[in-house]
Amino acid sequence: MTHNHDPAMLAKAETLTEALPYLQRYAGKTFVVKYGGHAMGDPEAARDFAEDVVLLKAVGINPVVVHGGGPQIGAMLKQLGVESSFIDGLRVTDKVTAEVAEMVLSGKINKELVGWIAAAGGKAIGISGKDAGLVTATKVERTTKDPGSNIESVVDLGFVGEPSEIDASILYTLSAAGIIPVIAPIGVGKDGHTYNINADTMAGALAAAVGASRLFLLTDVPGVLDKDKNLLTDLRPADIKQLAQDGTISGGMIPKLETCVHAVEAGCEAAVVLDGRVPHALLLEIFTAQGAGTLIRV
Ligand SMILES: Nc1ncnc2c1ncn2[C@@H]1O[C@H](COP(=O)(O)OP(=O)(O)O)[C@@H](O)[C@H]1O
Ligand SMILES: CC(=O)N[C@@H](CCC(=O)OP(=O)(O)O)C(=O)O
Repeated sequence: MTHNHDPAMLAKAETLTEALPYLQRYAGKTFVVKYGGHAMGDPEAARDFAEDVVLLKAVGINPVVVHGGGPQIGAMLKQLGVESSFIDGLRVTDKVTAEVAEMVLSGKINKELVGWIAAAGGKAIGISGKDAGLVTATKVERTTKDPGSNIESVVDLGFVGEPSEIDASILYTLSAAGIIPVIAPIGVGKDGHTYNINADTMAGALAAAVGASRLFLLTDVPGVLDKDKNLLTDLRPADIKQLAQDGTISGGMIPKLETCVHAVEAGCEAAVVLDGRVPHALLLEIFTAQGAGTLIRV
């Protein structure tokens, strides 16, 4: 009998044994994974992402996928000649913009992701917050103060919503049936209107509602960077407050980290901001010792 001491083969076996403690620790847990519109740029990345999600399900983890699509909504609005603007990272959403956002998110991106998961050998069902009463949205209220004055004025963002009630039963039903839920960040109000919800906010609210042990936010940067562009690997809520105050974080990173803080304060063990453009970033983060990206915990 011959023994195989081929170093390449041994390295493969080591990768698998390195994953063993994580496989044991995470079996049966729920992970909410948010796939940002910037991260899903190329089809190769989407294919890798879908494979990772299917692998999680295959090893007994319950992934719940929430996707974004900001750049894709922007491109469609441009094609249609509709102007778009953002306030505090949120898209001002009139009636036409809400219709386009729902078409792109629920119609295009959601089904594309479901298709990639099917191609990777998994079963997914694509829904939005509207389905089975998953997310009831209420209108986001924002106020601003004019520079140099203390007078607050109301900013009308239109049909921008935030989740106010969540009935997660459909997610448990799907997960228990071996199906991966893929969720578009759209909700319906008690008024019957369609609301456009920031995808990070949606993912954080769902992570809290299902008692997820991990929230992963896949974006287009290696994680949270300091002023010298070095990766910050570990952050606590107090550090994030400081980074926001001293201007280290700005733009879309502010709502993203607010979401992480809410999720960990609601009982999620950890939230991770990581680079969705890196092939198999999710697997490397979950199943290897070095991890990737920025880990946020209380
Ligand atoms: N300190 C920081 N570290 C990393 N990214 C930052 C930081 N401050 C601001 N950003 C910005 O946040 C962006 C990620 O947020 P966003 O554009 O909303 O991503 P997504 O579409 O994936 O949700 C990055 O592309 C970067 O431009
Ligand atoms: C209210 C609001 O801003 N909604 C977002 C929803 C999509 C999203 O959040 O996508 P990303 O994660 O790719 O940025 C929008 O219209 O762009």
